[in-house]
Amino acid sequence: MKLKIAMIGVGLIGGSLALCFKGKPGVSVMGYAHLPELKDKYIASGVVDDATLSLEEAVQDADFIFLCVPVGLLESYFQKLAKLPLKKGCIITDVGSTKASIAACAEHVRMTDAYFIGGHPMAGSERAGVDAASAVLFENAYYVLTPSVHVPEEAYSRLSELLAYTRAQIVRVEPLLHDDIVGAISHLPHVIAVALVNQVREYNESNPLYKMLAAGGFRDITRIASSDAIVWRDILLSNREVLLGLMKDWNSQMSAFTDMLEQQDGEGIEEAFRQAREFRSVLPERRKGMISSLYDLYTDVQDAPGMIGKIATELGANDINLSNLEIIENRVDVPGIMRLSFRQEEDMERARTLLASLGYQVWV
Ligand SMILES: NC(=O)C1=CN([C@@H]2O[C@H](COP(=O)(O)OP(=O)(O)OC[C@H]3O[C@@H](n4cnc5c(N)ncnc54)[C@H](O)[C@@H]3O)[C@@H](O)[C@H]2O)C=CC1
Ligand SMILES: O=C(O)C(=O)Cc1ccc(O)cc1
Repeated sequence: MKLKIAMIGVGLIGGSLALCFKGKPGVSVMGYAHLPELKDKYIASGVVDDATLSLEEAVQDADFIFLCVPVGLLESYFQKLAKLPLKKGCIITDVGSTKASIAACAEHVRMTDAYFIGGHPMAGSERAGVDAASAVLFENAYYVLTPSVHVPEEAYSRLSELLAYTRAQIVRVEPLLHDDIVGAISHLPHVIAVALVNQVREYNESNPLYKMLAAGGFRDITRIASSDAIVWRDILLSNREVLLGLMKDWNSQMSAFTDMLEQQDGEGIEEAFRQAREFRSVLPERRKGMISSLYDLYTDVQDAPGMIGKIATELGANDINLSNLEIIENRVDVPGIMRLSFRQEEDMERARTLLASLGYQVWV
């Protein structure tokens, strides 16, 4: 008997999970698409074994159902599943970035044949859609599970065993605590990044030098401001109470800096930087996950259109996993710079050696 996994929503996260499961012994992955063009796309992109426009068909006889849609849609899908015939013992899980609201919903909607275990793979990127899916997205990341007391250990173990295919590390956390912590380390930083980019965007309207000079550090700390608008609207609204508290604390942090500047308190500024550096230095090093960075490699490009294909082909032919590729034309003295981003340091190093051996000038 095949193990059937239904993916409801096959975007960055659903597609990446599907890639982790597809092709494993005895496993079949079925994608549910809410639009006809997406059904064809899911099949064509090869992340699922099959896809359907019928939710009922998608979940029929499924052993696992993964809800991988924006957080604002979770509750309605949960309600729909409660009305459909499900396989006895079926496990429903989600990947939403907030956990308290879906846990509360699962408490109210009791299912007879299925168990719900909330989940949150704490890895991702600013990209969206099935084209951004990757089989290695969750490697070494944490994967939070939030089972309620009603979930038998046997069901929790079954889900944990399946998730071993992601090579993520499972951690069990209470939903409310999850939302407090992830609010501070992920949701608030996204708000700050977006606000900062928009602040500079407004300055840029009166002087385009802002945009021209905004390379390096500004780009790095605002990468997450490019995240999907719908996904993030839902996350912020779902974690609204927590975020309102966090923003108060953020405003206090900003006020403290304002005071130090007004009073020309150099010692205070030094101390703030020292404390931040000390805490940052004990953060897990280069672990993939929230606000993880990419490994970037740069090369000069003389003839961008031809070069892009050539470089990407060379990397592909050598099995080097490229995560992103971009032409940055912010230098006046050269035609352009190509930024190649990798999720794995090893891929970046291999690309560096390969491109250098092919005569490209490369630097990190
Ligand atoms: N983006 C990230 O880095 C991470 C996101 N998450 C969570 O994962 C979930 C999915 O996010 P992503 O994969 O990033 O977004 P995405 O935009 O890449 O994927 C969302 C998927 O849901 C589908 N969808 C949209 N409306 C739908 C509807 N009405 N019915 C059925 N499917 C619908 C889309 O077609 C797409 O396939 C969200 O709940 C998010 O909070 C969790 C960890 C990381
Ligand atoms: O791109 C990044 O660094 C992220 O922070 C990705 C991310 C987004 C949402 C999540 O719930 C978890 C991870």
